[in-house]
Amino acid sequence: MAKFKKGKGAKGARKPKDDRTDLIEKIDMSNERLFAYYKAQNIVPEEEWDVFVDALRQHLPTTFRVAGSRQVANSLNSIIKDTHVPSLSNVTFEGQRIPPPVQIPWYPDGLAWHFNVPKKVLRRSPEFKKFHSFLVFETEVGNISRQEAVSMLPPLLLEVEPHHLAMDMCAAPGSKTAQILEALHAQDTATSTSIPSGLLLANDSDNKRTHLLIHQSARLPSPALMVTNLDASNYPSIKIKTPTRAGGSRTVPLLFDRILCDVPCSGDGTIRKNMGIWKSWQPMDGNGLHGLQVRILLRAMNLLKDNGRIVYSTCSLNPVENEAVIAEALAANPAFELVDVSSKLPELKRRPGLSTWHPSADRVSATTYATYEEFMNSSTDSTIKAKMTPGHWPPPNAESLHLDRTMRIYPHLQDTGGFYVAVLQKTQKATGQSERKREADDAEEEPESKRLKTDEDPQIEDEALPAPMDVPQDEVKEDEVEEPSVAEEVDMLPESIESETTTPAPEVQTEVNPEINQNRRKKKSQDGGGFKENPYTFLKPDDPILLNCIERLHINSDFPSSNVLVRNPEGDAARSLYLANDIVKNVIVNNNYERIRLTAAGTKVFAKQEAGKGGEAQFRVLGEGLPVILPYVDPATIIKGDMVSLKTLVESYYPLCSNFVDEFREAVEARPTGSHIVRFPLGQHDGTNLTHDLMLPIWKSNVSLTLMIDKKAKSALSLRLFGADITTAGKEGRTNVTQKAGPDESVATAEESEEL
Ligand SMILES: C[S@@+](CC[C@H](N)C(=O)[O-])C[C@H]1O[C@@H](n2cnc3c(N)ncnc32)[C@H](O)[C@@H]1O
Repeated sequence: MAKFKKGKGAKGARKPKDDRTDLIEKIDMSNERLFAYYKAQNIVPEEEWDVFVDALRQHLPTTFRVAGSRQVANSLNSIIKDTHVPSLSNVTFEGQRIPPPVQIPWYPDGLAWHFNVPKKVLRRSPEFKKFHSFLVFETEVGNISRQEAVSMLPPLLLEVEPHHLAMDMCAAPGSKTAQILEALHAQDTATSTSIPSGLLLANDSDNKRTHLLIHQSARLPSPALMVTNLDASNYPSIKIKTPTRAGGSRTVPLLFDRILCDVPCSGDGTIRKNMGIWKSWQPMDGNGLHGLQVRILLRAMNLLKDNGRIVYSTCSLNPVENEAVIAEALAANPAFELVDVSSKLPELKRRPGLSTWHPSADRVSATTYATYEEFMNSSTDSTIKAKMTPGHWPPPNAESLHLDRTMRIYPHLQDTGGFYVAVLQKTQKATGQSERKREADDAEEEPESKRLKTDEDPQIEDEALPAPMDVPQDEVKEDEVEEPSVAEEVDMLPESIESETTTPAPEVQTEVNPEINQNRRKKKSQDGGGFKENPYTFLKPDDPILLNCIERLHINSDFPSSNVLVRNPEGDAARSLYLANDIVKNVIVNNNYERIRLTAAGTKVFAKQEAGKGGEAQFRVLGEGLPVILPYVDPATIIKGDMVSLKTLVESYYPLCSNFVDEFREAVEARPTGSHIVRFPLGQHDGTNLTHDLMLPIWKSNVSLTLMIDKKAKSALSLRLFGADITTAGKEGRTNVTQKAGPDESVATAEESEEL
């Protein structure tokens, strides 16, 4: 077995480009079962094999995406292009020229970047150190998303528009959710958030991870976002009310225009980052996940509108988790076809999906089987036999399914991870054909014991004829829409993997197979199905606290006051006020929040602020809520700021009003204590260039002012505007630039866990 060693590598291996040699040297980057399995699948031509394996052994470059609304992203991208890249273009370190970051050629508008710089350079080169601080702070505030390049693909191919009802079935930790949100918010400006008519329902079955998802998506506050915590393969029907022509309303199931199924997978495409996979990989990993992957995709198909689109993706190279899932779902749903996306993202190098593959179910040798029958006749292991289904193999009509329209991304094509994406469209050709009949037909074709679980799922059968929301349809009576019990989280851990948990952990266990590790964690951390979140309650538009916020901030009558909600059953405006759009409100008021395990909805706009001694508590606008309410605020009431005053506000926590330049001081002194908005106009001021107006919330107390954005946002702003972190925390060195971006890295998967 070849071992990777500095200077004398394994066959086909060469010295890694970075300084992770400490880890890389210890890892045996070889796994004969993996090599034999993928050779048998012919995933790359024979002459490319060595280059492919060599790429698997190289450290993955760092990639990131400039996130947020289009205008903000473009202006931050200009800072990278015009300031950082030039300053990083002539860096040499220990006699070697270090290449600057470059734009990923296929990503729209050049908003994604990659660079491959050893950590010691990031730590020690002053130019890269500065760039690194910039990246860390902008990541903290959500302007940059550290994301594997290939993981950026599915949302691009989903083609979400602001009016779409979209669902992200397996969403945590949320890097793709953020991209979908950005697409929903395509009409946002640099200073204000639009309220899209569409919806993003982001779901994950792991409760802990839904909170990570909520944290990530708070970086693009959206009244159109909801988060649920359910098993996607058994997702319940959500009810909404829709108007009738007669002027009344009726209840119909919520169906979607766009659904992302970024399903749990064995994750072998992340082997460049998760090197433990070298040791642990075996074919039953993928075999064990296939059933769940099919059930999630089938559920998505049932929740889709006619002409709607599903993107199915994995970070696995295994056809059993990819083409086999698509083939099985297409066989069950002839209303769907694969979309030819070969002309999309023309600069992306890709390979067509496979039409044939040879599953293996052997943990020791690497035998593969051309057909299910061949496997059943040769295997003597009844446990493994029970786990394999005909659906693991290519169907007889594989060629006619156009599986070549799906895309495989291999690490050696453009120095990325491995990935698989399929785009499916629900065509009109099958509209009117009974889905119930189709399900029955499929069931007849397959042996009883091998039927898909969804065939036995009464809830899905009841929805065999889903009613598209925008097409006139019969009213669905309240009691006709099933109320299943809260979905139990399925135990999708294949037994073969489960049994490994009792064996001693390998040296690099924490990096082994992200999904599988996560499932192991889940077994321990499940909360037994109990749902502990508080419900959302809408305030009456004449709620005195809401009216007070509206009056103090000079919000006009177009503001959707009836869409303001609080998070308690009493409807008590005690702490925070949220804003939801109409469709989110529709879902909340027409569904039992526990049944849909509603974990988050809308975006926080106002929060209670305790006043100083003797003062009365007031509600203030939040930094993240400001862009949402701004379109409704009387512009004449917004205070005009200047860069010298901004610098004062950034430099200290509570600068005295008397410390500000005259014009600004007079403007704030004329205001009552409480929450106010300041506009710093675009243009060149005192050596600082603002490419768009900057709107910030402040709090005025009797003698001082406070900039009401959090510490990290303040540091990021400071770096962006003044080229250094001049905040109190920054000067005291308390905002450590090497800290991790997420709040809870312990639940992060391979795709998201690496530090910048
Ligand atoms: C590949 S990760 C998703 C990554 C995410 N889309 C992103 O880009 O940040 C798969 C997710 O599926 C979740 N998951 C696993 N089984 C699930 C199920 N039955 N229903 C819903 N989510 C599930 C896992 O908790 C995990 O967060």
